Amino acid sequence: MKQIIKVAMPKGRIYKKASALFREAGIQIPDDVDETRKLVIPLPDIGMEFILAKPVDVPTYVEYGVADIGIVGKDVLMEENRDVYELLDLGIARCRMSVIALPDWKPGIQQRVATKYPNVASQFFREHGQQVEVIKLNGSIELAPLIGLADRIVDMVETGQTLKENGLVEMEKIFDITSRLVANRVSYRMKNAEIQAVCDALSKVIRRDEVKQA
Ligand SMILES: Nc1ncnc2c1ncn2[C@@H]1O[C@H](COP(=O)(O)OP(=O)(O)OP(=O)(O)O)[C@@H](O)[C@H]1O
Ligand SMILES: O=P(O)(O)OC[C@H]1O[C@H](OP(=O)(O)OP(=O)(O)O)[C@H](O)[C@@H]1O
Repeated sequence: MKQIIKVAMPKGRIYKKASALFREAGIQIPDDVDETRKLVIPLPDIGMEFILAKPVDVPTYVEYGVADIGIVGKDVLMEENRDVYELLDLGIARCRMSVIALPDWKPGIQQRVATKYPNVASQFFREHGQQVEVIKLNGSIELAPLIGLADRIVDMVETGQTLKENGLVEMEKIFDITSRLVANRVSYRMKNAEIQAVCDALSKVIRRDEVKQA
């Protein structure tokens, strides 16, 4: 008998792109799921149950096995470092993680870096032999250098519009980001046929050119 797959779906930006990809792959998510405020959504017709999660929490649900699979940005995977299987690069929600500063930034004795990604930032500066104090913020990271909280920031860049409007410059790219399909290690064995079928369907509609640039 086919088993139901529990899918941790991130709300927000990624949901729109991921749901479009699922539909393109023939996984018919009903339209009303896009608007619902419900958090657990049984979808027996497509053999799934959606868990609508905060993006940063997706790897946690998958590691603990309360979701069998999930969709999550590479940025979150790098930051959270959870024990999950990365099955597929979906090539969606493309952006990059970069070091950003004011145009006149120069290395000083006291260096402070603000970011939503303290683990990624600490590792990057450690590997580059730079001693910095990392300050965790939860959003509007570009504010930090503008009002003197930090000298630099580590944040996401997509179109570059936010940097432009705030007079900031991208100094160095740390890594490219796309969303990934991840699985719980036990679920991947116990529900292998079902998970593999989702993987195969999605693989067929992933834009390979987009994945290659990552
Ligand atoms: N321009 C962008 N800025 C931030 N994240 C982006 C961008 N483009 C794609 N992404 C991807 O989308 C994910 C963030 O999605 P979203 O903005 O919905 O979540 P969030 O910032 O965690 O949510 P919230 O604003 O509720 O805290 C990132 O983890 C990243 O992989
Ligand atoms: O290069 P761009 O296309 O301008 O996109 C990048 C911006 O988008 C994200 O912010 P978000 O909208 O998620 O708001 P937040 O700062 O509150 O997290 C990110 O943190 C950048 O600020």
